[in-house]
Amino acid sequence: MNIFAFQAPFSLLSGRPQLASTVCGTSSSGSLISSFPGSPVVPLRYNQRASKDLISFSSPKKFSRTTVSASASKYAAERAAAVSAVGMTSTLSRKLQENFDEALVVIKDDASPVTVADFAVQALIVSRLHEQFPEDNFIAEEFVLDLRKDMALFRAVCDATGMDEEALVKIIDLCDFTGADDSRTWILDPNDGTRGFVKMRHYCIALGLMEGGVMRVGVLGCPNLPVSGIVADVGSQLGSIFHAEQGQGAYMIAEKDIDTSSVDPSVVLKGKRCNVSDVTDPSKADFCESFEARHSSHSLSTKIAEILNMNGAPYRLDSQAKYGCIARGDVSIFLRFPREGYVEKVYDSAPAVIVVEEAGGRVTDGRGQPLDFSKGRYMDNDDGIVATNGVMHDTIIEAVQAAIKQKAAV
Ligand SMILES: Nc1ncnc2c1ncn2[C@@H]1O[C@H](COP(=O)(O)O)[C@@H](OP(=O)(O)O)[C@H]1O
Ligand SMILES: [Mg+2]
Repeated sequence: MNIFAFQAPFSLLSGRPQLASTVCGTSSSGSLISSFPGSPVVPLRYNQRASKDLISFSSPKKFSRTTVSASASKYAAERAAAVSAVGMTSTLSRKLQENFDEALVVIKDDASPVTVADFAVQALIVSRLHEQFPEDNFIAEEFVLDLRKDMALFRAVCDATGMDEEALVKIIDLCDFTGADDSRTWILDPNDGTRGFVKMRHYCIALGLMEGGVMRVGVLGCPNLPVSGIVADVGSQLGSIFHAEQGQGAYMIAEKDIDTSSVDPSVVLKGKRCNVSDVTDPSKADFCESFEARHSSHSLSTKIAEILNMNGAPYRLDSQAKYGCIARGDVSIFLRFPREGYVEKVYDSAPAVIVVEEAGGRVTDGRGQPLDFSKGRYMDNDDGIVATNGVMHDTIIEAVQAAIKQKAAV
Protein backbone atom coordinates (compact mmCIF):
# COMPACT_ATOMS: atom_id res chain seq x y z
CA MET A 1 0.00 0.00 0.00
CA ASN A 2 1.31 3.44 -0.81
CA ILE A 3 0.78 6.47 1.32
CA PHE A 4 2.12 9.98 1.17
CA ALA A 5 4.70 11.62 3.36
CA PHE A 6 5.17 15.34 3.72
CA GLN A 7 8.60 16.50 2.57
CA ALA A 8 8.82 19.89 4.18
CA PRO A 9 7.98 20.45 7.82
CA PHE A 10 5.61 23.28 8.66
CA SER A 11 7.04 26.25 10.47
CA LEU A 12 5.62 28.47 13.15
CA LEU A 13 7.30 31.79 13.31
CA SER A 14 6.79 32.83 16.88
CA GLY A 15 9.63 34.05 19.00
CA ARG A 16 7.56 33.80 22.13
CA PRO A 17 8.44 31.50 25.04
CA GLN A 18 6.17 28.59 25.92
CA LEU A 19 3.27 28.61 28.36
CA ALA A 20 4.87 27.82 31.70
CA SER A 21 2.42 25.23 32.98
CA THR A 22 -1.08 23.89 32.74
CA VAL A 23 -3.69 25.93 34.49
CA CYS A 24 -7.19 25.95 35.80
CA GLY A 25 -7.96 29.60 36.27
CA THR A 26 -6.80 33.07 35.43
CA SER A 27 -6.40 35.72 38.07
CA SER A 28 -7.21 39.33 37.33
CA SER A 29 -3.50 40.14 37.39
CA GLY A 30 -2.87 37.81 34.48
CA SER A 31 -1.24 35.09 36.53
CA LEU A 32 -2.41 31.58 35.94
CA ILE A 33 -3.51 29.55 38.91
CA SER A 34 -3.28 25.77 39.06
CA SER A 35 -6.37 24.92 41.09
CA PHE A 36 -7.10 21.24 40.68
CA PRO A 37 -8.66 19.99 43.90
CA GLY A 38 -5.99 18.72 46.21
CA SER A 39 -3.17 20.29 44.28
CA PRO A 40 -1.09 23.13 45.63
CA VAL A 41 -2.19 26.49 44.25
CA VAL A 42 0.73 27.51 42.09
CA PRO A 43 0.58 30.98 40.57
CA LEU A 44 2.31 30.93 37.21
CA ARG A 45 2.99 33.85 34.95
CA TYR A 46 1.98 33.84 31.35
CA ASN A 47 3.13 36.14 28.64
CA GLN A 48 1.06 39.01 27.42
CA ARG A 49 0.00 38.41 23.86
CA ALA A 50 2.26 39.21 20.97
CA SER A 51 1.07 40.90 17.84
CA LYS A 52 -0.91 38.59 15.59
CA ASP A 53 1.59 38.64 12.77
CA LEU A 54 4.06 36.70 14.90
CA ILE A 55 2.01 33.61 14.15
CA SER A 56 2.07 32.19 10.70
CA PHE A 57 1.94 28.80 9.16
CA SER A 58 3.54 27.30 6.08
CA SER A 59 1.59 24.25 5.07
CA PRO A 60 3.76 21.52 3.54
CA LYS A 61 2.79 21.46 -0.11
CA LYS A 62 4.91 18.61 -1.46
CA PHE A 63 4.38 14.91 -0.90
CA SER A 64 6.54 11.92 -1.56
CA ARG A 65 5.39 8.33 -1.61
CA THR A 66 6.12 6.13 1.40
CA THR A 67 5.46 2.43 1.64
CA VAL A 68 3.58 0.96 4.58
CA SER A 69 5.00 -2.44 5.44
CA ALA A 70 2.84 -5.44 4.56
CA SER A 71 2.70 -6.45 8.23
CA ALA A 72 1.30 -3.08 9.30
CA SER A 73 -2.12 -3.00 10.94
CA LYS A 74 -5.18 -2.24 8.81
CA TYR A 75 -5.46 1.44 9.71
CA ALA A 76 -1.75 2.16 10.33
CA ALA A 77 -1.59 4.74 7.54
CA GLU A 78 -4.70 6.54 8.77
CA ARG A 79 -3.52 6.49 12.40
CA ALA A 80 -0.10 7.88 11.44
CA ALA A 81 -1.70 10.60 9.32
CA ALA A 82 -3.99 11.52 12.21
CA VAL A 83 -1.21 11.58 14.81
CA SER A 84 0.98 13.70 12.57
CA ALA A 85 -1.83 16.17 11.83
CA VAL A 86 -2.88 16.40 15.48
CA GLY A 87 0.75 16.84 16.58
CA MET A 88 1.22 19.66 14.08
CA THR A 89 -1.94 21.47 15.12
CA SER A 90 -1.34 20.95 18.86
CA THR A 91 1.77 23.04 18.48
CA LEU A 92 -0.15 25.67 16.53
CA SER A 93 -2.93 25.74 19.15
CA ARG A 94 -0.40 26.26 21.91
CA LYS A 95 0.94 29.32 20.10
CA LEU A 96 -2.56 30.61 19.53
CA GLN A 97 -3.47 30.15 23.19
CA GLU A 98 -0.28 31.89 24.31
CA ASN A 99 -1.13 34.78 22.02
CA PHE A 100 -4.86 34.63 22.61
CA ASP A 101 -6.78 37.67 21.42
CA GLU A 102 -10.18 37.92 23.04
CA ALA A 103 -11.28 40.41 20.40
CA LEU A 104 -11.22 37.53 17.92
CA VAL A 105 -13.86 35.36 19.59
CA VAL A 106 -17.25 34.82 17.97
CA ILE A 107 -20.26 33.56 19.92
CA LYS A 108 -22.15 30.84 18.07
CA ASP A 109 -25.93 30.40 18.02
CA ASP A 110 -25.70 27.88 20.89
CA ALA A 111 -23.98 30.63 22.96
CA SER A 112 -20.61 28.84 22.92
CA PRO A 113 -17.41 30.64 21.86
CA VAL A 114 -15.34 29.89 18.77
CA THR A 115 -11.79 31.14 18.18
CA VAL A 116 -9.09 31.41 15.53
CA ALA A 117 -7.69 28.11 16.81
CA ASP A 118 -10.96 26.21 16.24
CA PHE A 119 -11.14 27.22 12.56
CA ALA A 120 -7.41 27.06 11.85
CA VAL A 121 -7.00 23.57 13.29
CA GLN A 122 -10.08 22.28 11.47
CA ALA A 123 -8.85 23.70 8.15
CA LEU A 124 -5.31 22.35 8.49
CA ILE A 125 -6.26 18.86 9.62
CA VAL A 126 -8.99 18.44 7.03
CA SER A 127 -6.82 19.74 4.21
CA ARG A 128 -4.05 17.28 5.10
CA LEU A 129 -6.43 14.32 5.38
CA HIS A 130 -8.44 15.27 2.30
CA GLU A 131 -5.28 15.34 0.25
CA GLN A 132 -4.23 11.93 1.52
CA PHE A 133 -7.66 10.26 1.57
CA PRO A 134 -9.73 12.13 -1.04
CA GLU A 135 -12.69 9.74 -0.92
CA ASP A 136 -13.28 10.12 2.82
CA ASN A 137 -16.06 12.15 4.47
CA PHE A 138 -15.72 14.61 7.33
CA ILE A 139 -17.86 15.63 10.26
CA ALA A 140 -16.24 18.51 12.11
CA GLU A 141 -17.57 21.09 14.53
CA GLU A 142 -17.15 24.43 12.78
CA PHE A 143 -19.16 26.04 9.96
CA VAL A 144 -18.36 28.79 7.46
CA LEU A 145 -21.44 30.65 8.70
CA ASP A 146 -19.67 31.47 11.99
CA LEU A 147 -16.38 32.27 10.23
CA ARG A 148 -18.19 34.91 8.18
CA LYS A 149 -19.60 36.60 11.30
CA ASP A 150 -16.38 38.50 11.88
CA MET A 151 -14.00 39.54 9.09
CA ALA A 152 -11.12 40.13 11.52
CA LEU A 153 -11.46 36.54 12.72
CA PHE A 154 -11.67 35.33 9.10
CA ARG A 155 -8.44 37.13 8.22
CA ALA A 156 -6.68 35.86 11.36
CA VAL A 157 -7.58 32.29 10.39
CA CYS A 158 -6.17 32.88 6.89
CA ASP A 159 -2.97 34.20 8.50
CA ALA A 160 -2.70 31.27 10.90
CA THR A 161 -3.22 28.66 8.18
CA GLY A 162 -1.48 30.29 5.24
CA MET A 163 -4.68 29.69 3.22
CA ASP A 164 -6.51 32.26 1.16
CA GLU A 165 -10.20 32.97 1.82
CA GLU A 166 -11.46 30.78 -1.01
CA ALA A 167 -9.38 27.76 0.01
CA LEU A 168 -10.41 28.19 3.62
CA VAL A 169 -14.12 28.29 2.83
CA LYS A 170 -13.82 25.24 0.56
CA ILE A 171 -12.10 23.17 3.19
CA ILE A 172 -14.40 24.15 6.09
CA ASP A 173 -17.38 23.45 3.83
CA LEU A 174 -16.18 19.85 3.37
CA CYS A 175 -16.97 19.04 6.99
CA ASP A 176 -20.72 18.64 7.12
CA PHE A 177 -21.23 15.01 6.14
CA THR A 178 -24.61 13.98 7.44
CA GLY A 179 -24.64 10.23 7.75
CA ALA A 180 -24.52 6.85 5.98
CA ASP A 181 -22.98 4.49 8.46
CA ASP A 182 -21.24 2.30 5.85
CA SER A 183 -18.98 5.18 4.85
CA ARG A 184 -15.48 6.15 5.95
CA THR A 185 -15.87 9.31 7.98
CA TRP A 186 -13.32 11.39 9.87
CA ILE A 187 -14.80 12.93 13.01
CA LEU A 188 -13.05 16.06 14.29
CA ASP A 189 -13.41 18.47 17.17
CA PRO A 190 -10.64 20.95 16.39
CA ASN A 191 -10.83 22.60 19.80
CA ASP A 192 -12.77 20.55 22.29
CA GLY A 193 -13.20 22.59 25.44
CA THR A 194 -13.10 26.01 23.79
CA ARG A 195 -14.27 27.57 27.06
CA GLY A 196 -11.16 26.07 28.66
CA PHE A 197 -8.99 27.33 25.80
CA VAL A 198 -10.13 30.94 26.20
CA LYS A 199 -9.65 30.78 29.98
CA MET A 200 -6.11 29.35 29.63
CA ARG A 201 -7.13 25.91 30.87
CA HIS A 202 -7.24 22.52 29.17
CA TYR A 203 -8.52 21.81 25.66
CA CYS A 204 -8.07 18.98 23.18
CA ILE A 205 -7.82 18.33 19.46
CA ALA A 206 -9.93 15.20 18.98
CA LEU A 207 -9.84 13.26 15.71
CA GLY A 208 -11.19 9.83 14.85
CA LEU A 209 -11.93 7.64 11.86
CA MET A 210 -15.18 5.69 11.68
CA GLU A 211 -15.81 3.03 9.07
CA GLY A 212 -19.00 1.01 8.80
CA GLY A 213 -20.37 2.75 11.88
CA VAL A 214 -17.45 1.58 14.06
CA MET A 215 -14.59 3.73 15.35
CA ARG A 216 -11.30 2.45 13.89
CA VAL A 217 -8.82 5.15 14.95
CA GLY A 218 -8.83 7.82 17.65
CA VAL A 219 -6.29 10.54 18.43
CA LEU A 220 -6.42 13.10 21.25
CA GLY A 221 -3.98 16.01 21.29
CA CYS A 222 -3.90 17.61 24.73
CA PRO A 223 -1.46 20.54 24.63
CA ASN A 224 -1.77 21.45 28.32
CA LEU A 225 -1.82 17.94 29.76
CA PRO A 226 1.50 16.93 31.36
CA VAL A 227 3.14 13.85 29.89
CA SER A 228 2.62 12.16 33.24
CA GLY A 229 -0.01 12.91 35.87
CA ILE A 230 -2.97 15.25 35.55
CA VAL A 231 -1.72 18.07 37.70
CA ALA A 232 1.10 20.09 36.25
CA ASP A 233 3.76 21.54 38.45
CA VAL A 234 6.25 24.21 37.51
CA GLY A 235 8.62 22.52 35.08
CA SER A 236 6.20 19.79 33.99
CA GLN A 237 6.53 18.85 30.36
CA LEU A 238 3.22 19.63 28.68
CA GLY A 239 1.70 18.13 25.55
CA SER A 240 0.29 14.58 25.58
CA ILE A 241 -0.97 12.89 22.44
CA PHE A 242 -2.99 9.68 22.73
CA HIS A 243 -3.56 7.40 19.77
CA ALA A 244 -5.42 4.14 19.34
CA GLU A 245 -6.42 1.78 16.57
CA GLN A 246 -9.07 -0.90 16.80
CA GLY A 247 -7.46 -4.09 18.11
CA GLN A 248 -4.00 -2.50 18.34
CA GLY A 249 -4.02 -0.89 21.79
CA ALA A 250 -3.74 2.71 22.92
CA TYR A 251 -0.52 4.72 23.21
CA MET A 252 0.61 8.07 24.56
CA ILE A 253 3.42 10.07 23.05
CA ALA A 254 4.84 13.41 24.11
CA GLU A 255 3.88 16.07 21.59
CA LYS A 256 7.51 17.16 21.32
CA ASP A 257 8.53 13.65 20.18
CA ILE A 258 6.26 13.55 17.14
CA ASP A 259 7.83 14.08 13.74
CA THR A 260 4.99 16.07 12.21
CA SER A 261 6.77 16.33 8.87
CA SER A 262 6.06 12.64 8.27
CA VAL A 263 3.00 10.44 7.94
CA ASP A 264 5.05 7.24 7.77
CA PRO A 265 3.75 4.89 10.53
CA SER A 266 7.24 3.66 11.36
CA VAL A 267 8.28 7.26 12.05
CA VAL A 268 5.12 8.62 13.67
CA LEU A 269 3.59 5.76 15.64
CA LYS A 270 5.75 5.68 18.72
CA GLY A 271 4.85 6.07 22.36
CA LYS A 272 4.11 4.28 25.57
CA ARG A 273 1.31 1.74 25.85
CA CYS A 274 -1.65 3.05 27.86
CA ASN A 275 -3.42 0.87 30.39
CA VAL A 276 -6.36 1.85 32.54
CA SER A 277 -6.00 1.71 36.32
CA ASP A 278 -6.46 -1.57 38.17
CA VAL A 279 -8.53 -0.09 41.01
CA THR A 280 -11.44 -2.40 41.83
CA ASP A 281 -12.93 -0.64 44.86
CA PRO A 282 -14.84 2.57 43.93
CA SER A 283 -14.21 4.04 47.38
CA LYS A 284 -10.50 4.07 46.47
CA ALA A 285 -11.06 5.48 42.98
CA ASP A 286 -10.60 9.04 41.72
CA PHE A 287 -13.06 10.52 39.26
CA CYS A 288 -13.00 13.38 36.79
CA GLU A 289 -15.64 15.60 35.23
CA SER A 290 -16.13 18.83 33.26
CA PHE A 291 -14.65 21.98 34.70
CA GLU A 292 -17.81 23.77 33.54
CA ALA A 293 -20.85 22.97 35.69
CA ARG A 294 -23.05 24.09 32.77
CA HIS A 295 -21.71 21.15 30.72
CA SER A 296 -22.17 18.46 33.35
CA SER A 297 -24.09 18.38 36.63
CA HIS A 298 -21.62 18.57 39.50
CA SER A 299 -24.43 17.99 42.00
CA LEU A 300 -25.35 14.64 40.43
CA SER A 301 -21.73 13.49 40.41
CA THR A 302 -21.44 14.48 44.09
CA LYS A 303 -24.44 12.28 44.85
CA ILE A 304 -22.85 9.37 42.96
CA ALA A 305 -19.60 9.88 44.86
CA GLU A 306 -21.55 9.73 48.13
CA ILE A 307 -23.28 6.49 47.12
CA LEU A 308 -19.91 4.94 46.25
CA ASN A 309 -18.09 6.33 49.32
CA MET A 310 -15.65 8.16 47.08
CA ASN A 311 -14.19 10.77 49.39
CA GLY A 312 -11.61 12.44 47.15
CA ALA A 313 -12.51 15.68 45.38
CA PRO A 314 -13.05 15.24 41.64
CA TYR A 315 -10.49 16.34 39.08
CA ARG A 316 -12.21 18.99 36.99
CA LEU A 317 -10.79 19.71 33.58
CA ASP A 318 -12.09 20.68 30.18
CA SER A 319 -12.29 18.53 27.07
CA GLN A 320 -11.64 14.93 26.06
CA ALA A 321 -8.27 15.17 27.81
CA LYS A 322 -10.25 13.53 30.64
CA TYR A 323 -10.57 10.33 28.60
CA GLY A 324 -6.81 10.37 28.02
CA CYS A 325 -6.37 10.48 31.79
CA ILE A 326 -8.65 7.44 32.13
CA ALA A 327 -6.72 5.57 29.40
CA ARG A 328 -3.42 6.31 31.12
CA GLY A 329 -4.71 5.22 34.54
CA ASP A 330 -4.41 8.68 36.17
CA VAL A 331 -8.07 8.43 37.19
CA SER A 332 -10.55 5.55 37.02
CA ILE A 333 -13.94 7.15 36.42
CA PHE A 334 -15.29 9.92 34.16
CA LEU A 335 -18.83 11.25 34.63
CA ARG A 336 -20.72 13.55 32.24
CA PHE A 337 -24.32 14.64 32.80
CA PRO A 338 -25.50 17.46 30.54
CA ARG A 339 -28.78 19.19 31.33
CA GLU A 340 -31.97 17.49 30.17
CA GLY A 341 -32.61 18.04 26.47
CA TYR A 342 -28.95 18.60 25.54
CA VAL A 343 -28.04 16.55 22.47
CA GLU A 344 -24.47 15.22 22.39
CA LYS A 345 -22.41 15.63 19.21
CA VAL A 346 -20.29 12.72 17.97
CA TYR A 347 -17.07 14.71 17.89
CA ASP A 348 -17.29 15.32 21.66
CA SER A 349 -16.65 11.66 22.48
CA ALA A 350 -16.14 9.38 19.45
CA PRO A 351 -12.36 9.92 19.11
CA ALA A 352 -11.91 9.43 22.87
CA VAL A 353 -13.99 6.28 23.29
CA ILE A 354 -11.69 4.12 21.18
CA VAL A 355 -8.68 5.42 23.14
CA VAL A 356 -10.25 4.34 26.46
CA GLU A 357 -11.48 1.00 25.11
CA GLU A 358 -8.13 0.13 23.57
CA ALA A 359 -6.53 0.88 26.95
CA GLY A 360 -8.84 -1.68 28.57
CA GLY A 361 -11.63 0.62 29.76
CA ARG A 362 -15.34 0.93 29.01
CA VAL A 363 -17.49 3.84 27.87
CA THR A 364 -21.30 3.76 27.78
CA ASP A 365 -24.20 6.05 28.37
CA GLY A 366 -25.49 6.44 31.93
CA ARG A 367 -27.71 3.38 31.48
CA GLY A 368 -24.82 1.15 30.47
CA GLN A 369 -25.69 1.14 26.76
CA PRO A 370 -22.95 1.45 24.12
CA LEU A 371 -22.59 4.83 22.40
CA ASP A 372 -23.62 4.92 18.74
CA PHE A 373 -21.64 7.29 16.51
CA SER A 374 -23.13 6.09 13.24
CA LYS A 375 -26.11 8.43 12.89
CA GLY A 376 -24.36 11.56 11.68
CA ARG A 377 -23.51 14.62 13.76
CA TYR A 378 -25.84 13.97 16.70
CA MET A 379 -26.17 11.17 19.23
CA ASP A 380 -29.11 9.59 20.99
CA ASN A 381 -27.74 8.47 24.36
CA ASP A 382 -29.54 8.43 27.71
CA ASP A 383 -28.46 9.71 31.13
CA GLY A 384 -25.11 11.13 30.10
CA ILE A 385 -21.80 9.38 29.49
CA VAL A 386 -19.73 7.23 31.86
CA ALA A 387 -16.17 6.03 31.25
CA THR A 388 -14.35 3.71 33.63
CA ASN A 389 -11.44 1.33 33.86
CA GLY A 390 -13.88 -1.46 32.95
CA VAL A 391 -13.82 -3.61 36.09
CA MET A 392 -15.89 -1.08 38.05
CA HIS A 393 -18.24 -0.15 35.21
CA ASP A 394 -21.39 -2.04 36.21
CA THR A 395 -21.08 -0.83 39.81
CA ILE A 396 -20.73 2.78 38.68
CA ILE A 397 -23.75 2.50 36.35
CA GLU A 398 -25.83 1.14 39.25
CA ALA A 399 -24.79 4.14 41.36
CA VAL A 400 -25.60 6.54 38.49
CA GLN A 401 -29.10 5.11 38.21
CA ALA A 402 -29.60 5.21 41.98
CA ALA A 403 -28.48 8.87 42.10
CA ILE A 404 -30.79 9.83 39.22
CA LYS A 405 -33.73 8.19 41.04
CA GLN A 406 -32.84 9.96 44.30
CA LYS A 407 -32.65 13.31 42.50
CA ALA A 408 -36.01 12.74 40.81
CA ALA A 409 -37.59 11.88 44.16
CA VAL A 410 -36.58 15.19 45.77
N1 LIG B 1 -24.85 23.24 27.75
C1 LIG B 1 -24.03 22.23 27.48
N2 LIG B 1 -24.17 21.05 28.07
C2 LIG B 1 -23.34 20.04 27.83
N3 LIG B 1 -22.29 20.12 26.97
C3 LIG B 1 -22.11 21.28 26.34
C4 LIG B 1 -22.96 22.40 26.56
N4 LIG B 1 -22.50 23.40 25.80
C5 LIG B 1 -21.44 22.92 25.14
N5 LIG B 1 -21.20 21.64 25.46
C6 LIG B 1 -20.19 20.72 24.93
O1 LIG B 1 -19.24 20.40 25.93
C7 LIG B 1 -17.97 20.36 25.29
C8 LIG B 1 -16.89 20.59 26.28
O2 LIG B 1 -16.95 19.59 27.24
P1 LIG B 1 -16.12 19.71 28.58
O3 LIG B 1 -16.99 20.35 29.59
O4 LIG B 1 -15.78 18.28 28.89
O5 LIG B 1 -14.92 20.54 28.27
C9 LIG B 1 -18.07 21.45 24.29
O6 LIG B 1 -17.15 21.21 23.30
P2 LIG B 1 -16.53 22.44 22.46
O7 LIG B 1 -15.72 23.24 23.42
O8 LIG B 1 -15.73 21.78 21.42
O9 LIG B 1 -17.70 23.20 21.91
C10 LIG B 1 -19.50 21.36 23.78
O10 LIG B 1 -19.61 20.50 22.68
MG1 LIG C 1 -14.89 22.39 19.64
